[in-house]
Amino acid sequence: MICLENVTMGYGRRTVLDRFSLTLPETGVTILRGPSGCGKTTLLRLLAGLERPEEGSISGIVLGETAFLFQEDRLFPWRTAKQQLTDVLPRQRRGEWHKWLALTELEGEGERYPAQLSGGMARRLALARCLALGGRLFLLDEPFSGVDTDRARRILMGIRELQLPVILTCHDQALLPLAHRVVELDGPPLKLICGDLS
Ligand SMILES: Nc1ncnc2c1ncn2[C@@H]1O[C@H](COP(=O)(O)OP(=O)(O)OP(=O)(O)O)[C@@H](O)[C@H]1O
Repeated sequence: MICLENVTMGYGRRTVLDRFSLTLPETGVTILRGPSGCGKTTLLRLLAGLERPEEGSISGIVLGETAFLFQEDRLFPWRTAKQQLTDVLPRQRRGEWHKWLALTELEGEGERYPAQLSGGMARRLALARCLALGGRLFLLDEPFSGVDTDRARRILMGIRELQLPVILTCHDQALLPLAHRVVELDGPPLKLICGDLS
């Protein structure tokens, strides 16, 4: 189980988490949901070890085995779609690049550079690269921004079928039925409306 206990954290004088607690299984698809600015990204960053709690503790996460998808794509402009994937795949799994492009419905786009992709296509490529990295847990910040709902649903179904453990933020209600659990949040400071699994 992933466990946050009484975590307090903020930026300067702004407190985003104030003795916040949450328990989640590390398996399946978890969607974090809540209004813009409530603290979802901050929560993901804490889980990824990109931020440290000022107080409280986080347990149940192996930091070296966690992959993080930032809200920005962070693609390399000088690498093709295929190269973005082969760059992160270990040698023995390098042939998998096609699998990740197929999952994100980018088959046939392997030779394109990021500037030749639409915003939603670039987002899907960033997601493909994050998943290709591998790991015990994938923390995905808005993986489907700019992606149409039908396509996002198919991709999320694919992630489920591969049994990848993901915690993602999203604003698209149509994706909620595909999650194993939905954590409803409000804030700041971050408040749990429902979804604690402790
Ligand atoms: N680097 C930062 N410096 C100062 N304040 C920040 C910083 N990052 C976030 N905040 C503030 O922390 C609060 C939570 O931000 P966060 O990005 O976690 O929200 P969010 O729920 O992910 O929002 P969105 O759905 O819009 O991405 C907001 O009030 C925001 O202004």
